[in-house]
Amino acid sequence: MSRTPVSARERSVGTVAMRWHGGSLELLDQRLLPDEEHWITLEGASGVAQCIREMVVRGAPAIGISAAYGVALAARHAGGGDWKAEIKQAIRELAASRPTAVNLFWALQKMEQEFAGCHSLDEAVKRLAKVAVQIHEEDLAANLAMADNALAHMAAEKPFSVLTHCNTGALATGGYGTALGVIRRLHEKKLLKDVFADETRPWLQGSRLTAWELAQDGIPVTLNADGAAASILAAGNVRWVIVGADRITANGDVANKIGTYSLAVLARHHKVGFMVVAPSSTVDMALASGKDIPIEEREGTELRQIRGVSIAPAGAKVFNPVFDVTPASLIDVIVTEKGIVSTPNVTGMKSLFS
Ligand SMILES: CSC[C@H]1O[C@H](OP(=O)(O)O)[C@H](O)[C@@H]1O
Repeated sequence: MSRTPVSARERSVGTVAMRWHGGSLELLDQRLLPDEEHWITLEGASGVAQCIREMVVRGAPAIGISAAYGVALAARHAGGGDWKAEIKQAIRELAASRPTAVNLFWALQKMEQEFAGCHSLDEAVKRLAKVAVQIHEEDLAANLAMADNALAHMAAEKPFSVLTHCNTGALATGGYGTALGVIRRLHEKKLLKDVFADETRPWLQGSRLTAWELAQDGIPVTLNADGAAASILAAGNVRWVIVGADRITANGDVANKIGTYSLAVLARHHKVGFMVVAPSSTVDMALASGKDIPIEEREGTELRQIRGVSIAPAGAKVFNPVFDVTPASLIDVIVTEKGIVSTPNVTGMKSLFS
């Protein structure tokens, strides 16, 4: 996998996590941010699956979009023998990359449905590339619509402060962002006083990615330790906690980055609004509740080291679930591009997703 430095001009069009070139996909290596901006060029599904697994690209929608491009690359570079078997294998490899974000499986299902209608390799190359681009473009459009829906719901007239967790911006999506898209829109409308960004241990999506994205856009951001969120909410300066999601079940339970559940408990205790912002590709109506969501556990080195520097004994036992489940009862509103679900429950979810 080669690396191409990003040019100043390309960066000027706004933060993006990926660039599609038809025969190749470039991914911004998010493991190296904020210090280095390097792009990795992929020409096959195996490389894309590895980049998802190793979090070169991460974020529920971005994972789904990248996987869709991975399937399109599998067709584009198929050997011409049993091309159908090659594409099916590509889908299997991509599906095995990470378990929690349902966007991955939603995108692969759309690609599989399109593939089923292809009767020649040439047709598959054209149709799969078209659907992958469509998935990308629809995600960006969804983010812009969610920002509108969230601001309409908040109906704010004066600037206020928010707190967010992990990274839910352009780096995690097809562009603009989910929760961070709402924050971008609040800033655009001059309704944003400050953004408290949890550093989000152990992978540091907040300090490395969210603080970087907001600085790129000149949006005020205050980085805080995860453990400081309680005192920040207790001080009464935050009106909303706004987060993303990796999977939302039929009753409104939400899987999101580890630490989200404790934020929801704190928000309810301190009477601060708790908003989840996610496109409908994150909704999994096939699962009745959050207890059914597969929670990814990652390597212990993610807690024992930072960039190869030990911060714990080499043999320390580690428990590293990278998502948790927030019950619907602690969520004030779920914002999607199709509309909002206030005090989410089965009935409310069915009203939008039946
Ligand atoms: C809009 S991104 C959704 C979600 O994805 C992140 O997880 P990860 O960085 O491990 O892929 C985080 O949970 C975000 O809230």
